[in-house]
Amino acid sequence: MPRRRRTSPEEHIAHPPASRVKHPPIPLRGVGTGCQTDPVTPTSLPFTKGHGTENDFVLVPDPDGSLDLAPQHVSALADRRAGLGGDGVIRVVPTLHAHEPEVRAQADEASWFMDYRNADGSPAEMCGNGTRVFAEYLRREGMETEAEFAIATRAGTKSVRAVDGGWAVDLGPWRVVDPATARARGGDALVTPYGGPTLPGLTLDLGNPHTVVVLPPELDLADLDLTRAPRVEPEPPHGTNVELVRAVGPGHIALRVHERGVGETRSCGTGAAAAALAVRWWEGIVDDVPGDDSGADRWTVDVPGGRLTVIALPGDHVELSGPAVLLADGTVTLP
Ligand SMILES: N[C@@H](CCC[C@H](N)C(=O)O)C(=O)O
Repeated sequence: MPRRRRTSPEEHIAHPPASRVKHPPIPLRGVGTGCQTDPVTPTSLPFTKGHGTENDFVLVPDPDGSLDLAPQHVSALADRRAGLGGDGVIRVVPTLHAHEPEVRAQADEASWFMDYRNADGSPAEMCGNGTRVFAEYLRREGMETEAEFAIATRAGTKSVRAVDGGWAVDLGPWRVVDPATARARGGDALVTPYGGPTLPGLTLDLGNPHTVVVLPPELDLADLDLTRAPRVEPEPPHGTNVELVRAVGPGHIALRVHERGVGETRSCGTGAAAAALAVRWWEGIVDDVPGDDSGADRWTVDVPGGRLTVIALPGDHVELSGPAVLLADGTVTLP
């Protein structure tokens, strides 16, 4: 089959594919830094709703970087009663039109920036499930035509590739934030789920922050109350996502997650990777064994919304794979 050429963001704006022209154009105005126009907030927005293992998102195209999505607009879109509903909102914008210079610097590698915001309006560096849904959207819209390409994020450029049943994303380098303390004390934080016991936690940086806790045998995932954020001490400076993990078998875990800026969600991709890496670290597997397929470096992670696969790659990279679903397209009127 002949390979389709990737359309550049500029071409895409000039010649949008058929599935995009149904949406009314976003109003344009003026010239601003990092975007072709001064940011404006239109009242009527085209959107696509999608999810990855039931971590759900509202995607909003912004082909010329003119869209000003204030926190209150994000939380209005994400509202599950008065809005479309979602754990996050993703602005789909050409990397060249990103506001942040460190994102614009990724433009040579990645044409499109995943501008991710949590449901409360706060920006996040990364979203693992979001990258797969973003990739699926770019492919469907003809904005990327190859089976493998790169996406710009606040946590650097991530490469994605189409796989059976979804997408795999190289989440890039990860690290245990304070290995010395964690090694000495069995963890670097104390985590107390609401109404539950205090347990040792391990803080990892996957581009965004995570604190992972493994439940003792007497506690089930279903016993936890995640209607409030677990208390984490010391509290990380920019907050954290908390993963509560249950061992299922070798290379197999299950988790529930309380996300920063959202609350409990049905899945978290970077959280699944953090959880697998934390368990692996606690098990003493710190070195990668290239070519080793014994199972130690491949993890099945069950989340309330489905199943994800995490593979610890050589060079402290980690790959996440799982499904990506685009559910609905439409136009929404912002209050
Ligand atoms: N659900 C996402 C993570 C979204 C961002 C997170 N809430 C944060 O603030 O860091 C994922 O799939 O990784």
